[in-house]
Amino acid sequence: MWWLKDVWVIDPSQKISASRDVLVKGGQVLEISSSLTEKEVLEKAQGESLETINGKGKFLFPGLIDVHTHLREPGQEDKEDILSGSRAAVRGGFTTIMAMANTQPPIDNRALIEFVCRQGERAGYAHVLPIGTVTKGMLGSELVEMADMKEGGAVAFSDDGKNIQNSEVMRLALEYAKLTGFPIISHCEDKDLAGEGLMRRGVASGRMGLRGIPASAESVIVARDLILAEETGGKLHLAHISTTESVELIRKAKARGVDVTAEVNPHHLIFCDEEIGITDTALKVNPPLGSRGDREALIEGLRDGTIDMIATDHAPHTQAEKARPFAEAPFGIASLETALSAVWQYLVLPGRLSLDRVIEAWSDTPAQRFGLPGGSLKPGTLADMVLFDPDFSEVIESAKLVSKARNTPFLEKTMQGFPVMVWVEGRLVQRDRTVI
Ligand SMILES: NC(=O)N[C@@H](CC(=O)O)C(=O)O
Ligand SMILES: [Zn+2]
Ligand SMILES: [Zn+2]
Repeated sequence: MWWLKDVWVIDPSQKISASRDVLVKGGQVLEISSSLTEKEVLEKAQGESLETINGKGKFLFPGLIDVHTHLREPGQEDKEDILSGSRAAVRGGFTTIMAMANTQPPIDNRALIEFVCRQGERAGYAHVLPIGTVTKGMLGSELVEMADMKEGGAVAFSDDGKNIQNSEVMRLALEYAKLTGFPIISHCEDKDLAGEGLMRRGVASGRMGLRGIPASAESVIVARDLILAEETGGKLHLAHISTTESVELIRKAKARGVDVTAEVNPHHLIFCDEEIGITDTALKVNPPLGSRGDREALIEGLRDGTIDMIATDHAPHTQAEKARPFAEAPFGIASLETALSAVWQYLVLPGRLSLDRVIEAWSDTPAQRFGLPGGSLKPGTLADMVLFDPDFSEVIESAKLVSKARNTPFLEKTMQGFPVMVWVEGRLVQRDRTVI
């Protein structure tokens, strides 16, 4: 049994943000009280061994749920695999991750869905929940067997990495999504508008002489998908929103009652295109980093609920790939191990976002939207939880990262605010930054 004393509990699912004592027994949250005496706790332990943690100055919240993680297995295990990715997840404070389907081969049938589930269970760290592709082979034309894949354990469908260019295919996918009850996760990027662009089109891309991707490449597809979701009544989730226009379109669609949710990635809330240097391939990401104005619009959107969730879009790549010239390096940032700390340091500490809002957007809301367990510390629920120390600082060193990837803009930087204990179903899986 665990007794977390005098810890600041943030649990948006129960509207708790207060100093509390928390008891965990048999893998479950037993009780959250204003304070407990040793006698009371020992009685409740009924002879079970007890570990007491002084939580003063620390936060306890539900294990974070990341709805957008690339784990690269099967097929590209040199970048990441399900074991290394799920270890990176718990090191970063995530107890549930939704695995994207753009593996090799893509997760487009029930057998592959079951494979990802099995590998996740075998790894035994974060819960790994597979996303299936929308179209067979991610080729954008023929829909997968969604109902069958749902039976196998799929929790959502997405061709992420690629846009579904054919609007009729997208419309049909949303129509079918109504039957499964699961959202279609859309990677909004008009292929022709994006062209061979490398970063956001604007003053910065002009100065660097790099081919730009216009903001409209994202926003026109956001507009299309919102119209199709409204027409079909299907559930839509928009991945990695990065432009001011997209935020505005979502705000208006929500006001009309469209069944849409949206996510934003930490890097789009923290960085902007002006910060990219020609050798900074770690900041080469899709969608590309936007302008300062976009960054402000995204923060405002997350604050007012237009954007519902934060998600990492953890996109691991090898060092050799990212060592290529900017034009040839792959898009993506590996972020499971640094995302929470980055949000704490760059957004919560300066007062741009409250920690309560961050936790809601990264636990309760994803659980609700995708119908997942977790995201709550209600008594009786499995104890997936994070103890966060706002004062713990650490240099992001290659040797300490448990992900196979090193493509993070925070490498060699000192960061502050980290999860120092993480439990999955009441089992301690990370302590003092070391995965157990
Ligand atoms: N975000 C990225 O830059 N890359 C992702 C694909 C994606 O999320 O669209 C990847 O799979 O590497
Ligand atoms: Zn994407
Ligand atoms: Zn992605």
